[in-house]
Amino acid sequence: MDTIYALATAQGKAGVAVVRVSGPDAWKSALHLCGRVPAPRRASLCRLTDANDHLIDCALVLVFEKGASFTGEDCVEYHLHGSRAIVAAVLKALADLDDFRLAEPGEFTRRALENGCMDLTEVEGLADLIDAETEAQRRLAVRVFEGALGAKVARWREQLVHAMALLAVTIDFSDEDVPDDVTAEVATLMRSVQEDLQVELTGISAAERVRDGFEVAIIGPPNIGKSTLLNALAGRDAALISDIAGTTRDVIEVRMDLSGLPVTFLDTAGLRDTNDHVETLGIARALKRAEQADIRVFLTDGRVTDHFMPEPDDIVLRGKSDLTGGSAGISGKTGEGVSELLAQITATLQQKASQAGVATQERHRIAMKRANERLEHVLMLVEIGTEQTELLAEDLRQAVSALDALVGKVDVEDLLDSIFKNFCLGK
Ligand SMILES: Nc1nc2c(ncn2[C@@H]2O[C@H](COP(=O)(O)OP(=O)(O)OP(=O)(O)O)[C@@H](O)[C@H]2O)c(=O)[nH]1
Repeated sequence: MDTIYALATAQGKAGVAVVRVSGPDAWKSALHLCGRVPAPRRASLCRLTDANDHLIDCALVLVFEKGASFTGEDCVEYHLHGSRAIVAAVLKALADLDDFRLAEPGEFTRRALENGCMDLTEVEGLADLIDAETEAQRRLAVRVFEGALGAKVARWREQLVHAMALLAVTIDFSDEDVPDDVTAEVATLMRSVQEDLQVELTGISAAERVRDGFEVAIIGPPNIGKSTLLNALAGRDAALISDIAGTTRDVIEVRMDLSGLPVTFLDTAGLRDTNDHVETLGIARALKRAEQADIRVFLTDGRVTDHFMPEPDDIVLRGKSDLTGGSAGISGKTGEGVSELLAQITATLQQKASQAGVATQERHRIAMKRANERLEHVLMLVEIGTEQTELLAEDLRQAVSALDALVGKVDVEDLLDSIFKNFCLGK
């Protein structure tokens, strides 16, 4: 097994740069660079020297023992002064050691997974945590990272295994005095797991939105002030404004952080019937994106339109309220109604985000659905009063294997490459 190393902090000049080393010979690197292996788990100030005994840097060195480190292997962290030259010199010194090589992206975490220090959901949580840009994303990711989904899966799995044990007794003793009929108890266990699974399954869409961002589409007839409103929301000139109807033809996106929620506002082509081919394409695209958005803000001039039917969370406002007056209006030009609109959107999205559980990915959805289907099948068999307990046991085995795949115990080899390729170097 190679010993791997990499810069764990971002490239470039900084106050501190951390180089991480993990693997069987990790401590040997300390011997070469510091002339000694400092006591584990203690921050030690060391003089780092190269092969010719020239001073590279004075650094804080942290040594971790196998079994008590992030990767599960012997590890050393060098907290260097963050200059490019120091980092380059330390990496070179490490490269010169036998059986040392630069880590692949995500390789430290991969070793942590392989050594059982993390399960697959925690790995995904860690990736999301590092990617988190807003407070809501951080909160969601940190829960997954600390093992909240893994813990839930362990509870479900325990109940399924208990049900399997009950059935096993029935099967093993089928020729003898069978204990009481266990199917009722099995069904109760199944229902309880199923209820939990349903809650998590429902929450995945919300969790995905928190991860990937919500979308709010601004729609309405041409020239009503959509682009002006987008610019007012963004606080900059993101969209082109003119008094020529049909100015916006493609969807313009502005990403914002609304009280910790990642939100993309979409400015869309004005909705009208037109003979202009390009504008018609723009309108079709506008309608499609608006349909997929979480909220549509419809600016109206008071006329009824057959282009749009509001849904419960949608917001309908009269545009250019400074000219038209009256209530339920907004003006991107004067700013009237803009903060109220933002408050309403934030409240609606916060409500949606609150439905997020700890399952956050399409992969989780697929595994949980598979488990759920097997449980439904068990309940169906129990309902019709089957005496073939082997069938029930087989369903349960498959449900357990779906849950095992969820936390990465089985069937994951091909998955790992795709998960780890998104990691940064040094993680
Ligand atoms: N008085 C007033 N004028 C506005 C307001 N909002 C926009 N305008 C003006 O109305 C014209 C059209 O504004 P846009 O923001 O480009 O309208 P739009 O709905 O994006 O137009 P399309 O791209 O054609 O769909 C411009 O001349 C703006 O300056 C407003 O709130 N009050």
